[in-house]
Amino acid sequence: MSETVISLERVSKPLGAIELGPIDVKLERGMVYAVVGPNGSGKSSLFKLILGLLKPKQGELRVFGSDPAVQDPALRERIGYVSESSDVYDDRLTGRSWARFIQRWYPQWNGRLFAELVTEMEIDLTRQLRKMSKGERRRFDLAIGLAKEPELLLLDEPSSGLDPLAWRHMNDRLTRFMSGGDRTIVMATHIVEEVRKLADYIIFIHKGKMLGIYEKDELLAGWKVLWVEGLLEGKLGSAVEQTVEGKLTRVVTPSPAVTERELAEAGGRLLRTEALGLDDILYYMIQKG
Ligand SMILES: Nc1ncnc2c1ncn2[C@@H]1O[C@H](COP(=O)(O)OP(=O)(O)OP(=O)(O)O)[C@@H](O)[C@H]1O
Repeated sequence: MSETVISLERVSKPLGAIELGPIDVKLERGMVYAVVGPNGSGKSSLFKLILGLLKPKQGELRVFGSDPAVQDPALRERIGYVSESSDVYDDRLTGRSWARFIQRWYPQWNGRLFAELVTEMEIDLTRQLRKMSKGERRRFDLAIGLAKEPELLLLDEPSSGLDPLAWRHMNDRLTRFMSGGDRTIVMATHIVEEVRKLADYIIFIHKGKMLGIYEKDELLAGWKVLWVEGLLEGKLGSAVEQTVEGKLTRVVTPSPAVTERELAEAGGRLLRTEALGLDDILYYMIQKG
């Protein structure tokens, strides 16, 4: 039976020019959720709410059934967070000193896994954190996040600063992290490949508003571009965009089966169908409101 790990009921929080929410959503154990949205749409702020670093103005937020704003250590040790910008209070510490310090707060710390990650991702633990390159620091933060073996892992732009090799290691490790079926990842990302490889669900957010939560395969299979011969008279009802490109008409649709029926009724000839990328899907969703 599915178990809710994070629940937001009518949660809202003013953020300067925009208001985050009201958001209603329940996230289940064993799933990977990708939070996708343009810059400034409120992804990091959503993480801060889940971590209890920000308090909702309204609504009820629960993580493992508790209010994260209470900052209960028993709740904190169940959650790992890899932020977008590294925020260790003393970055003159070496990687090794920081790892020694942090592991005291996480009873399920996996030293063997940490050592493997350090070797695999070529992290120099003798280096001060502030002297690590951006990529090395990112790899270090990810290694720390994974070695905590949290039940819930929050990743803010996990691939930012990673080269392709480190990115592959990270993806493999995150897949392994999820293999037991009892952990949950929520990650903010712009990277389509990352979503394709890892996510089960996609949460779209724009200007603080949640546009929806979608099962990944259904979403990616749903949105299509249909290339049609010649011009069409009038717009097909289910199309979100219909443009003429040379001798063809390009039709974007979230419901290809319906659009194909409409096209047949209009006497149009379908030449080919293409999948739509995540960025494009987000763009059209924002257009549709
Ligand atoms: N504590 C705060 N007080 C006021 N405004 C805030 C606060 N934190 C964030 N904001 C504003 O809220 C908006 C959302 O910011 P947030 O960092 O959550 O977005 P994001 O989706 O993570 O963006 P990015 O993709 O650029 O990282 C931005 O306009 C930001 O300036």
